[in-house]
Amino acid sequence: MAAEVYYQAVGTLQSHSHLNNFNRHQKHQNNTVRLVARDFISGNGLSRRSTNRSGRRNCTVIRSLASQTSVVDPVLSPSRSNAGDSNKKSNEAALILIRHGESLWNEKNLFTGCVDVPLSKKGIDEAIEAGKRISSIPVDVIFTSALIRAQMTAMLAMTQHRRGKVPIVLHNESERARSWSQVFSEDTKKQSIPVIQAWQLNERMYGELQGLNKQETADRYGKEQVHEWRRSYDIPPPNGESLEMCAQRAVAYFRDQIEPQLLSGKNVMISAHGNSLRSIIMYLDKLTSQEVISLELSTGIPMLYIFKEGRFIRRGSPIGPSEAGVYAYTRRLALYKQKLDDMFQ
Ligand SMILES: O=C(O)[C@@H](CO)OP(=O)(O)O
Repeated sequence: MAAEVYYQAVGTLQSHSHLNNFNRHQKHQNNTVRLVARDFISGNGLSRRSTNRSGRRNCTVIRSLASQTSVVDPVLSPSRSNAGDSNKKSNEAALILIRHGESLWNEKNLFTGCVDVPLSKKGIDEAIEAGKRISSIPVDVIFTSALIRAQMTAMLAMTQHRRGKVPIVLHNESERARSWSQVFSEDTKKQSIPVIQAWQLNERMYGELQGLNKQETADRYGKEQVHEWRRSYDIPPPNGESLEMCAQRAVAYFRDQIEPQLLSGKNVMISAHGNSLRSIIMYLDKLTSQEVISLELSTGIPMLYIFKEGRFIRRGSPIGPSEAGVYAYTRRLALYKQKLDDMFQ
């Protein structure tokens, strides 16, 4: 029954179609590209502050109880709809977003962007802890970025899942990779969760800031300038991506590849990065480009949405597998958990 920090999304998503920027980004991606994140706000992993014209920040975070059941109506039970394991059409699915655990460069306070750095010891613990928090929520398909810190986070989190399915990375990069990684047992497939890796979910490319210390960069170029590079919506860091550019590829991927999975009733987990997830949350919660500026995500904190009839409903961050409130969100989640409880009693 823990209280969830939950913010009110206002405004509508603006349309962003800067094709030139997108093409420029793709070029970066082909040449290299990988990325990272830093610790932000603790607790439920997400906060938002609004900034008024004079630049003063107003805290607009509101609180609501996780246990306040059902904005979402009850749906078909898992046994009837086969929820959590299903290919069947459904009008509801769970979506878990998770920013990777702390990386070795988060620990050193370095700009990381698309540099491919692994998790720190603390990040490994965070990923395991995150896994415990979502261990009774159904996951049918996992999307990660192409970067190791997001992949480690997803895999470590899934070691804690009570259902015990095995996450298996799909290799579609070549015909041979696809054919050599085939599974020839239907039963084994049913006990697996496909893991799809996509560069589009990578962290924003931080350009010439990658590898620089954040504090030293602020000392050198000024706090204001560095804040503008890090948090403005449409101003890129030198030779890097702005949040807007990152949003163009991350949101396009979400709409083209992930939404159809949710529409077909699949429960999805996305393990990605501070800025690629900020872009996706901007889309889900219809934040304006002004509102997203002050959206911050913590490392290793899972956030749950319910997708229902084409709408995304934010349900906060599950505290743990035994938290009653989370499973009261929808009847389907409650039944899924009940099934696990029965299986493992
Ligand atoms: O260094 C990075 O890649 C990101 C995330 O850690 O940093 P920032 O908080 O500046 O977006």
